[in-house]
Amino acid sequence: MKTGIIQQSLSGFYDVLADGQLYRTRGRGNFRQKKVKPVVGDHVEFAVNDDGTAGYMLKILDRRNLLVRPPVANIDVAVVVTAATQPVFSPNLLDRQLVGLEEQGITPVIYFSKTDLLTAGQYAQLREVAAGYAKIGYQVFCHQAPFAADQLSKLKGLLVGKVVTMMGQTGAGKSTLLNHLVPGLDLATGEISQALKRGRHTTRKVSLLDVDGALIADTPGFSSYETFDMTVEELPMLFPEMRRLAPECKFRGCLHLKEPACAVKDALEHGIIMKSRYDDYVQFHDIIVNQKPNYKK
Ligand SMILES: Nc1nc2c(ncn2[C@@H]2O[C@H](COP(=O)(O)OP(=O)(O)OP(=O)(O)O)[C@@H](O)[C@H]2O)c(=O)[nH]1
Ligand SMILES: [Zn+2]
Repeated sequence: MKTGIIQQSLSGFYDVLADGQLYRTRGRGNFRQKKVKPVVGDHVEFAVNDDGTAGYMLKILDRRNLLVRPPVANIDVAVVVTAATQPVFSPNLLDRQLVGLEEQGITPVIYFSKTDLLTAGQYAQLREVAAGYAKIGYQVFCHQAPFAADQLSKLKGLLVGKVVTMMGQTGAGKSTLLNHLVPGLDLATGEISQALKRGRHTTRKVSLLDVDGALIADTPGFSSYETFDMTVEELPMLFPEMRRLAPECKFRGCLHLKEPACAVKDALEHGIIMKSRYDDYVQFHDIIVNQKPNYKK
């Protein structure tokens, strides 16, 4: 028996990466968790025949996280491709994505695209925002030439040994970034990509591409920005800058709203944490409260 990661699935077979080698395992037969559908990124146990070839998949190990679109499990890093313009940059949308990823235990990397379309003044402003996110602890890519070789190699360096997915709004530049990372991949971008989507009836199967030691999903992902399924107590834990300050608040379980002697509000007043982040926190808090009318605070 061996353990490995599913790299792609093909009608009943699963290609599993184990000890640097690919094994084509069978999904049916002895597979015991019939109700669980194996997905790319799953850590699985599989049988090995006497001649060294792969046999049946035996077991899916517990998942750390699971994305639905595209279906990938155990993601380490999501590159949040964020257009600096076209569509107009929304810190609120970025914060929604970051909170969603924090909740799933996925490390976000913020990658600004379309910075080449900004005026010098707009770019300077965006750099300030980027610095704010970097101060929180996020890796941020904000360069006037978004796909410059040094940016791409720095990104690749961060992703070595990780299971990675690209995320972001429609038109953000996910496919463009993937094409830059994986020359020869040739994903359709822009209008072509839209046209393909309209004409597409079956979902393409996702697979993990080995990009210089990183396993990157070849289908960009989407996450829902509307639903917040965490509790109001969990929410401030998903803002790293608040999570760090919380122990200094007077009250344990401080929600940093109206409580006295709150270290987060103090940091806000002193410009130590970003106002846009705090405002988004309050907005998300209100959304959660309104989603759960019976929820007792
Ligand atoms: N000038 C400029 N154009 C870009 C950049 N990134 C993407 N684009 C263009 O923006 C359009 C959308 O890019 P895509 O890569 O298709 O965006 P996507 O996020 O994959 O979009 P969907 O497939 O709709 O989700 C294309 O026409 C790209 O050529 C960039 O950094 N600068
Ligand atoms: Zn507080």
